[in-house]
Amino acid sequence: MLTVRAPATSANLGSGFDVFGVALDRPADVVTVERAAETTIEVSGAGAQYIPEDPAKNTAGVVARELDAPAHIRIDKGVRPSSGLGSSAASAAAAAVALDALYERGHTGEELVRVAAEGEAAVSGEAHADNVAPSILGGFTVVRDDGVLSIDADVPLVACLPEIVVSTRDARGVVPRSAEMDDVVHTVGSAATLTAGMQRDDPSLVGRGMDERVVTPARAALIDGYDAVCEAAADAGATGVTVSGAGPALIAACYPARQRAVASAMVEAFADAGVDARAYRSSVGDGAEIVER
Ligand SMILES: Nc1ncnc2c1ncn2[C@@H]1O[C@H](COP(=O)(O)OP(=O)(O)OP(=O)(O)O)[C@@H](O)[C@H]1O
Ligand SMILES: N[C@@H](CCO)C(=O)O
Repeated sequence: MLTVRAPATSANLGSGFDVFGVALDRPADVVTVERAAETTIEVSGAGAQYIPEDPAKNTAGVVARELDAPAHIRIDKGVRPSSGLGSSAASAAAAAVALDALYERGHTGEELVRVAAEGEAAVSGEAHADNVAPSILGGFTVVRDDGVLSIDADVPLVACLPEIVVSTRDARGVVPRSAEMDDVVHTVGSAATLTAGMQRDDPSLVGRGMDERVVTPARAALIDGYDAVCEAAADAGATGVTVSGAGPALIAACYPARQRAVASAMVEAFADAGVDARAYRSSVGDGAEIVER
């Protein structure tokens, strides 16, 4: 028997749609695996009632199939589904790391990212790896078709999760199919700025690099209170705010001394818009780890 904790993640960070991701300190999924003749799944914790226990429909079950590593899998959800905080990815990441260790397969982290991305494909229709990469490798990650890059970074973040549900499938449906060249140039500038900010542990550059004009506005329209929450966060000292993953969570960057104020301002602004929310104060965190053997 073996237990792995895999963290929530924030993908895109505005300018890095389907490319950037970052591991958060918390929340996290905790997955326990035991060898078995065939895979079975039990789910408890946040939003468990919305998560299928059929292995073919659960990201962790798909990972077990991909690794040919049948197991009884217990998932304790810390990351609520359809959150924008990589809920389905956290289970896939934890299962990939746990089953690899349980069956002593010795895959590299990058290989496990590809396996876990197949779990994501089962629920969202596409094998995007921008959540599973940071959940497995930790840090700030850049995912391309030809590989994954992970950078250790130390930048304070606030993830604010409202009590709204937005499925990744729906949020991908509103992404424009094309973009103006001006907007593409702006996005490249922001992405480069954000990457430099992560490399230099510079919250100001990271925040400025979150600015993006194509995907973010389309998705912001699905989140009640979005503009007011961004404004409140900025007034409280956030250097940048954007949609986390496919939403509805928002992610903000800030200097350490402003983190508490930014978190409170975001929760209060959501409350003013009639939406309950909770904020997670985080840094750029570590990837999945074995917590018990
Ligand atoms: N182990 C799992 N954990 C969470 N959701 C799962 C799992 N397996 C399957 N699902 C399904 O995946 C969907 C949630 O995934 P979705 O990608 O919409 O949310 P998310 O992972 O929180 O968001 P994002 O990818 O934007 O950060 C739900 O339909 C849920 O039932
Ligand atoms: N890059 C993905 C992350 C959500 O899983 C998206 O924004 O749709």
